[in-house]
Amino acid sequence: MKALVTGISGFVGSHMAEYLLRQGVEVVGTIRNRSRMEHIRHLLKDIRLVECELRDPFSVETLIDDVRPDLIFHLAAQSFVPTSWNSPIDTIHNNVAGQVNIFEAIRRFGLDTKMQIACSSEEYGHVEANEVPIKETNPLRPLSPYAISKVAQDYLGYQYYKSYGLHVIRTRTFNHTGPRRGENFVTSNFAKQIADIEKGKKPPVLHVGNLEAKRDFTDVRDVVRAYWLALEKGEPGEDYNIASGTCCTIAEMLALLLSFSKEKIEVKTDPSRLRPSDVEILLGDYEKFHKRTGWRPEIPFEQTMRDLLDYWRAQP
Ligand SMILES: C[C@H]1O[C@H](OP(=O)(O)OP(=O)(O)OC[C@H]2O[C@@H](n3cnc4c(=O)[nH]c(N)nc43)[C@H](O)[C@@H]2O)[C@@H](O)[C@@H](O)C1=O
Repeated sequence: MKALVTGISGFVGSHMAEYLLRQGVEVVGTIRNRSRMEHIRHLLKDIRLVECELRDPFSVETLIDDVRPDLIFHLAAQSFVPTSWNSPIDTIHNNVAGQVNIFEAIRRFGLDTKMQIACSSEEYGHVEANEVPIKETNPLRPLSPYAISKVAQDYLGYQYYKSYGLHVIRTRTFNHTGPRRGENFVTSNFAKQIADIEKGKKPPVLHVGNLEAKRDFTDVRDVVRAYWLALEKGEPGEDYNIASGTCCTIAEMLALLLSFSKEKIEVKTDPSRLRPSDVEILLGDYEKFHKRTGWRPEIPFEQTMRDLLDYWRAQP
C-alpha cells in the first residue's frame, strides 16, 4: 500500500507520515524547494520525498504518474487565517488550484486512489448560539478568505465525486494542536512565549489577541488517526467533522498553559493580533464520523498542551 502525503514537511504532514509508517504503509511526500525539513528529518530514511509545486499542473501530473498512490492525504495548504487577509488571492489560488491539479491528474491517469482532503471548521464561520454543536448539515458562513478557500476545496471534492466518481472523503477538522504546531497558531504561540520567558529570552509579558473566541481543540495525533480511518472506512463523497466535542475560550486555554509554569507572567493585548472578523465559537459534533468509523479522540487536552509546552521548552 502506497500513500502520498502532500505537505509532508508541515505540522500535520509529519505526524501523518509517522502514523502511516507505523501501519506499514510506503510513504511518499511532496515538498517545495523552500520547505523546512526539521519536522521530518528523523523520518528521511523511511520516506521518499518528491519536489512538487502543487499549483503547477505539469508538476502535479508528473508526480501522480510517477507515484501512482493508493491513498492521498492532501494536507498541503496556506493554513494561517491572518495571512489570508493579507494575501487573499494567493491563499485561494494556492489551496484551490493545488487540489484541482491533483483531481485532474488522478482522472487523467484513471486511478482509483482514495483521497482525503483537509477541509476545515472555519467553513462554518459565523455560528448562532443555538447552532452548536456544529453538525455537517450546519450552514456554511465563511468569515475569511482562508475559509472561502476551504469551502471551495470541500465543494470541489463533492463535485469531483459526483461528476467523475473520484473517491474523495472531506474531513472538516476543527482546531488541532500538539508538538510541532507552527508558532503563528494560538496554542503554539502562547506556549512558545512562555518557554522563551522561562529561558530568559524575553521579558515576562505575554502578547495576545482576542481571548473571547471559543475553539474546539483536538490533538494532532488523534487527527491523523482519524484521517487514516476516513480512507479505510469513510463513505466516498461524504463530509465528516473531526472534533473533540468540547470547547474552551482562548483565555481558558491560556490559563491552562500558564498553570504549567512557575513564572509570573503579565498578559497584554496586542491590537495587531486582532482580526477584521473572528469566528466566535467552533464546537463540533463528530457523531457522524464516530458512527461510520468508531473514532473518538483519545488524548486529553491537558496532555496535548503539556506536550506542546515541553516541545517548545526543548527547542534551542
Ligand atoms: C480549524 C482552523 O483552525 C485554525 O484556525 P484559527 O482558529 O484561526 O487558529 P489560530 O490558532 O490562529 O486562532 C485561534 C483563535 O485564537 C485567537 N487568538 C487570540 N490571540 C491570538 C494570537 O496571539 N495568535 C493567534 N494566532 N490567534 C490568537 C484567534 O483570534 C482565534 O480566535 C487553523 O488551523 C486553520 O487552518 C483551521 O482550519
